[in-house]
Amino acid sequence: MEKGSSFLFSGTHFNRKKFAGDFSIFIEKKVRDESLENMSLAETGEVETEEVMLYGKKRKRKAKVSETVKGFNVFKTSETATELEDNAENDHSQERKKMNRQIERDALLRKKHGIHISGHNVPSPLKDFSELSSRYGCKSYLLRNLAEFGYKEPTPIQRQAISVLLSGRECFACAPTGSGKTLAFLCPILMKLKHGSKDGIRAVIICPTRELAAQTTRECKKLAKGKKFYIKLMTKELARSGNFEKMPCDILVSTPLRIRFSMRKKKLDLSRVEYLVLDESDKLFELGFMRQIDSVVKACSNPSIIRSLFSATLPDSVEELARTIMHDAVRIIVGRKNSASELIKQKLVFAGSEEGKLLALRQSFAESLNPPVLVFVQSKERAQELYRELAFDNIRVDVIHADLSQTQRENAVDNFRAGKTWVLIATDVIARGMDFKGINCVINYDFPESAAAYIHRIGRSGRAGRSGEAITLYTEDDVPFLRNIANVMKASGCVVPSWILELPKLKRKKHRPQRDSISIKPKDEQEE
Ligand SMILES: Nc1ncnc2c1ncn2[C@@H]1O[C@H](COP(=O)(O)OP(=O)(O)OP(=O)(O)O)[C@@H](O)[C@H]1O
Repeated sequence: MEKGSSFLFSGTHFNRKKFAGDFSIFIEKKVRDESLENMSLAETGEVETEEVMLYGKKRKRKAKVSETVKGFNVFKTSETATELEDNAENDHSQERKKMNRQIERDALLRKKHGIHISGHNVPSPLKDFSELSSRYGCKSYLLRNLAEFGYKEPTPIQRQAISVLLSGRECFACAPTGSGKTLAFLCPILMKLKHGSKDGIRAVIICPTRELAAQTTRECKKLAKGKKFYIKLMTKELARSGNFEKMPCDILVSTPLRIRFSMRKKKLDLSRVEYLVLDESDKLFELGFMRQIDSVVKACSNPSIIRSLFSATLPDSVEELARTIMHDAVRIIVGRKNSASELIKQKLVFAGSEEGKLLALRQSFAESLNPPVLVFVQSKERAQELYRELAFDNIRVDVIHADLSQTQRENAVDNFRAGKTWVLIATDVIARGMDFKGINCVINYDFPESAAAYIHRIGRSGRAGRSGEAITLYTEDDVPFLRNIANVMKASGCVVPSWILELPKLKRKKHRPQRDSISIKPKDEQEE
């Protein structure tokens, strides 16, 4: 394993001796459900061969028995019946032993990678990428592409979610930021879907922002290289005037708003959709998106559809809601639910006032600026204000928020990706899902509105096994909300002052205060 990839492939070494008690309970519980065992076993090529052999043996024995019965008397027949019973029992216990061994192997693999599952008949996690072909008949182009990306082994979420989806099961999955959830849902779609078809849209992926939808489309195309899949990003143009009846489209990636707009124009038939993915699902289940998501879910009326939900944060309320639309879904949690990546060094910095924050930021950039750096603020207005302040500081700075044109937004992302921009000032519009390679530091200039927002913002660094840093500035106004963030920090192994953890618990979770505008000019001058 490569050094530095500890987070992606993190897990604890399972001490069987120490946990022998717990482990035996687990095994007993699983053994009760024989259908589960069969399911798990059928998933692995290795055991499949064993089963075939078993059945082969059975058939052989049956043949012998019937030959014997033909030529001998009643006594012989009764002897053979006993033999038959014994053999059947033998076979059964052999089978059970093998099944138990497989369950044991699955449990160990899950434990090693911090995978927690609920649901019945959960398929075995992948041992490695080669199992994609040995167990599921994956085409060589896909394995070649994975190798080209340099992916040596599946990440924990990929190990479990891919096998679940390939077994035709629905799932809701929660795994840390930057842990490869995108591949976990793209891979099964590409493996199962008929490519280059004229049958209409058969997979829909919904992302909360245009930037994330564009990124996912690009990843999907890269992964599909070598096979003629029609993969479309729902652009404004396409939503307005695209005729999906005439245009071939296997996989459609869209934001909720654009897909809803296109559906309203009655040009979008989703009745053949076989896969529906809600990425950043907790965001999609928030009030602003709820109606669009509801209509998409309803329009995907194919009874054999496989729906999946992915996010790094999955509140209980979303899980409950998800259960109402899914059937027989598997729940997959990697590591601790709703936690930040352990590879990010997190710091809280008291800046006193709004003015203090600007001074602190300038000072920190003057002392050491290690690009790329992402700076989050709470509104479009504040993003523009901070941009104006830093634009003349001899730093290559840019800004991105929802009020910019599509081209401006795209340029901001592209320039940041290309290293032309050192510091990108952003609202939460790019806090979710965006995969910028190697962000060294995330600065929460404005305190995040919730623990979930914090986890996603800082998760833009410390991705794919790399380390990162996150600094959160706070003022007197933010102090009552510190505890929420401090709990996340503590859970991911950061040291937090005890006085913060002892702050009273707040009922109100969202924090978006009115703040003085960003400027070092005195207040009376600002108002002129
Ligand atoms: N098996 C793998 N081995 C190594 N790198 C991988 C593997 N799978 C994905 N990656 C890389 O990990 C990075 C993060 O992946 P991805 O964007 O899918 O994370 P995510 O879990 O969706 O994060 P977020 O919660 O922020 O959306 C990407 O750069 C991707 O190329």
